[in-house]
Amino acid sequence: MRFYFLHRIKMDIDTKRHHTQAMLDQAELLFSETECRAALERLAGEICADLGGKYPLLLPVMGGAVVFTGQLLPLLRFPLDFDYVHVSRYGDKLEGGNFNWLRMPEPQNIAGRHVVVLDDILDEGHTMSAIKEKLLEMGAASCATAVFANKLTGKPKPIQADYVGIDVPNRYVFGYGMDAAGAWRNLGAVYALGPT
Ligand SMILES: O=P(O)(O)OC[C@H]1O[C@H](OP(=O)(O)OP(=O)(O)O)[C@H](O)[C@@H]1O
Ligand SMILES: Nc1nc2[nH]cnc2c(=O)[nH]1
Repeated sequence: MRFYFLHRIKMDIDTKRHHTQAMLDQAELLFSETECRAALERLAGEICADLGGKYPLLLPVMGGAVVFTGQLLPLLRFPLDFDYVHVSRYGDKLEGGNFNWLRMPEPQNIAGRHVVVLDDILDEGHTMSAIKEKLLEMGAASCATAVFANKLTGKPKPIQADYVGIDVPNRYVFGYGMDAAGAWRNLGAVYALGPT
């Protein structure tokens, strides 16, 4: 019985690995690693120029912001503090739903601070807008927003990011921290999902 279950789990994981690889094989490369690096360096320069003297508190939105944040932090050569927000409204799905608030910093760590929220992508803008609203309610002195990718949805958004790395077309994109059905956050380039 035990052997049957282990065998079954291995088959499921093998199937998932094949599907995940097929997603990348059928995807379209939008921004190469070199292009992502150039966008990141430009964005980092803008943040340094604007916020370098403000001792800001950086707040990545987990988990999508993990690559953007990890690559950006060493380029910010000024004093800063670091904490994180964890919220999700897509999960493994291609369309957003209700917010699942998993973590916000303590209000006493926000009050009076110049906060910079970092996220992988601004799509419809609901996530960033809700986070900014909460942080200002918690007493942040200011709240700047930085996203690696801004999706050109062609529709009005409740918020525009102050700092943007790349503009992406109105397609489901992944890589550079952004997931495809939960996978491929580890890619250093940005892809658009192919036909499913
Ligand atoms: O502008 P919006 O339409 O609100 O979408 C943007 C949000 O969607 C993704 O998060 P997701 O909910 O997928 O969680 P994740 O960080 O775990 O990927 C992404 O990381 C942003 O936080
Ligand atoms: N991975 C990923 N997450 C998103 N969240 C909102 N839009 C997107 C998208 O295009 N890709």
